[in-house]
Amino acid sequence: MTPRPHSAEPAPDDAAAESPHGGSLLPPGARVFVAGHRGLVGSAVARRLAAEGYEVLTCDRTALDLRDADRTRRRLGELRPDAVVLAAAKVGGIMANKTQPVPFLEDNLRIQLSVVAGAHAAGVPRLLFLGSSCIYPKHAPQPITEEALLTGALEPTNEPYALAKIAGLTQIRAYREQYGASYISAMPTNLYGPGDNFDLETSHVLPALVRRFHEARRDRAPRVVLWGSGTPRREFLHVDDLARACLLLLRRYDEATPVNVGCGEDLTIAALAETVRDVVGFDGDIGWDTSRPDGTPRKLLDVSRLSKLGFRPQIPLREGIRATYEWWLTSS
Ligand SMILES: NC(=O)C1=CN([C@@H]2O[C@H](COP(=O)(O)OP(=O)(O)OC[C@H]3O[C@@H](n4cnc5c(N)ncnc54)[C@H](OP(=O)(O)O)[C@@H]3O)[C@@H](O)[C@H]2O)C=CC1
Ligand SMILES: C[C@H]1O[C@H](OP(=O)(O)OP(=O)(O)OC[C@H]2O[C@@H](n3cnc4c(=O)[nH]c(N)nc43)[C@H](O)[C@@H]2O)[C@@H](O)[C@@H](O)C1=O
Repeated sequence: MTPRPHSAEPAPDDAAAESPHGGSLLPPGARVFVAGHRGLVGSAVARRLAAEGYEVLTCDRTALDLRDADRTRRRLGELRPDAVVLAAAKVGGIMANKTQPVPFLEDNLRIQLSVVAGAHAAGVPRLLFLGSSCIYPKHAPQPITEEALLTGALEPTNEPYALAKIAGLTQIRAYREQYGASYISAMPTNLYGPGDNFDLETSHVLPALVRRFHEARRDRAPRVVLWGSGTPRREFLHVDDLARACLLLLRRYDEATPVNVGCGEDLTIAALAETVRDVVGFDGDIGWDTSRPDGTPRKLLDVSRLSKLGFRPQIPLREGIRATYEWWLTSS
């Protein structure tokens, strides 16, 4: 993998777009409701918003289940935020998707229907919906452009989740067309960072590898067995880079087309495993359990649309993995 030069400093466009309160679509000091504020994405977006002087509004899941449309609508009517970031969802890795198709479909549909309709009923002028790169066809030409949507069969292991996400971006488009709502969608690639899920059965691959290699080193195990063949390719973006992209989109983007969010480079799961093994310091062997699914062979996003808005990723993968490992060690 030839590392793409990550801008050490934000590019001029980035600086203009990302300078605090730059842009007119998210006014200075705006009050932003972050749905899913305790999650990987929601917590990163909340951190970034606060750092740039916005007021972050949240509601714990114990106080408000966002699948409850009536209570969600009432709460948003009480809060009347200037914007909503919809980062609440039923989320998980390939095995969670494969073994829990019902909540991956139903919970995500319910949350999306509640929050988007509730925001509109409350007169919220701005909303950003987080979809996922899994919305694209299993064998879409790479890198995948936003135009590839619905041009082919989906990856079976996460079809319920993907269809829920496609319904979400369709809902956003419908509110734009029927009501002129300034609501937008982002389609992030695989994400990682502080606040990730490290449960070995339900997590995504990167945190799972960090934990597996850490525990193998701790236990002096001779070998770590990973899932699948190791040949699929994945793109990984640190969640703090995603949060910067979310603010850029909230400030500068107002079109129906979803915007891909990624770093523009991918690697095999085997190469990722070598990197994580090295960062964690495990010196044993790596094996592969091909009874576990590989999933989509590749899903590298075309990020031209986002790049034109001035976004540049800033956290290189190896550095991001090391920082995530250190975060997990201090938080677990
Ligand atoms: N992680 C990734 O690699 C990627 C994620 N995305 C998208 O980003 C968004 C956030 O994902 P991520 O942060 O990783 O997921 P997490 O699981 O880390 O966070 C999801 C959040 O949603 C909350 N939530 C779930 N169900 C409900 C509910 N019924 N009512 C209220 N809150 C609820 C959770 O609350 P609690 O913690 O209390 O359970 C949690 O805070 C999702 O839309 C996902 O599809 C897109 C591409 C890649
Ligand atoms: C973000 C994205 O995330 C999911 O799609 P995914 O990227 O396929 O999921 P994943 O991160 O779990 O796996 C990536 C690859 O990694 C291999 N792999 C090896 N060893 C482990 C392992 O120990 N755990 C996991 N989870 N995977 C492993 C695994 O076999 C597969 O080949 C969906 O939610 C999808 O809907 C979505 O949006």
